[in-house]
Amino acid sequence: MRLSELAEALGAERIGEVPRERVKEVLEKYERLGKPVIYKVEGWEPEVVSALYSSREAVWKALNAGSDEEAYEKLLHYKKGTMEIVPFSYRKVDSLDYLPWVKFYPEDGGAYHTASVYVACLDDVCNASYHRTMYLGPRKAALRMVPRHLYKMYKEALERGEELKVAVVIGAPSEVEFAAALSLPFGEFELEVAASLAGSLEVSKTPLYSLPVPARAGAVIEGRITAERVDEGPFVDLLHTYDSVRKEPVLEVDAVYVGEEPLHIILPGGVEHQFLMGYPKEASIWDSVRKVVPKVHKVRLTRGGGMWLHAVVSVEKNVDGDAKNAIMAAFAGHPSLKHVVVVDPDVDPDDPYQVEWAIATRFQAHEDLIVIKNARGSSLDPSSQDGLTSKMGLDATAPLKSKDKFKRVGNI
Ligand SMILES: C/C(=C\C(=O)O)CCOP(=O)(O)O
Ligand SMILES: [Mn+2]
Repeated sequence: MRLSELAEALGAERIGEVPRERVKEVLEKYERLGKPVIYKVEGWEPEVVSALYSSREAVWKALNAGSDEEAYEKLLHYKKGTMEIVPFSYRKVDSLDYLPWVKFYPEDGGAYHTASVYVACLDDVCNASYHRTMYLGPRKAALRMVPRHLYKMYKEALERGEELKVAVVIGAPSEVEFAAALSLPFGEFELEVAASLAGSLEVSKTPLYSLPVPARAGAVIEGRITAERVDEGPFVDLLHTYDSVRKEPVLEVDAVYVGEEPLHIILPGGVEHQFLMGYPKEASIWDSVRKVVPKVHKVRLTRGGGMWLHAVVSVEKNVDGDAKNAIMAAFAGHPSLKHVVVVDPDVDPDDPYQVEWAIATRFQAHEDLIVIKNARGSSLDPSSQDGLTSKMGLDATAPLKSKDKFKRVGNI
């Protein structure tokens, strides 16, 4: 769905101009309200939308689904959809300076674009993935590149003595934004998955490098990722800590275009950021756990864990050992997961009090705790050491044979 269309369907509020230094505060407000906001950053022409995916219902709408199960199924069992090639209809502008760049937190390394989806093709493989983009000048930016698909293509290009040509899309249709957040196998093109989520997707080839991009987005930047590396960061990530400064590659910009759609700015560490990154992982945990227990009721990656490190899963058991298997399956479903609590169906993972109550009344550390030392941790976790972490699973389910003793009475 085009972002303007989605924003309207979600009852977006249009608020006029926002001074650059107030953007963070405004985005926080609209995320709290759970409602998209359309605005201009004072001094810049393009319209911006934010707080789009700030509720579970908004995520369903973005994925054309009516429930978590339906949305999870869509993300898990995509087919390659049809990409309909249409002429490139964006308007060329002078430079990156046409776009508003926002510095969100005082110690951020610079002003950023956060919803920037990089499309690259090398040989017959195309890829689309998120990389935050830090402004360096009218024709120069830096991007954070974790060692995944784009990095693999970049390394390959450099080994051939080439730079990696990319098209950076800001304000892409919602299905593209979610598809770009998936961890697909290398070689599967996220735009084809987006086409499947959407039914079909209009795609245009960029003028300079003929890279496939959604036909309707806020902006498209054509450029090359070069061998030059610069300091990128600090930058507040999903966990609301400053991600460290790293030497990251430079994007040399060759052309900037704008479309009819608004740009998208995602508040770092905000609800929208957490949903975009975390929701596909909920789907993956759900899929993994449902293979080892009779029924998974709910999977929730929780807010305090950045929708990345902490999960609560409610399950039905056949035998008591099922909950321990559910813990292992949850870790398999999301390799960055650090702590997981498994609860019975009468405990709502959306209610932190109920979850705590289950730990208080149904959990004994000497027999219900699983600790795994020195596993691969999330690069975002400042407490992990050399990328290694301890993982912990809590079986907070009641023993099957003595249900009555563990019945919750009244409201917590
Ligand atoms: C979700 C990530 C970054 C962000 O959105 O801030 C990437 C973290 O990846 P790990 O595999 O957990 O290191
Ligand atoms: Mn990929």
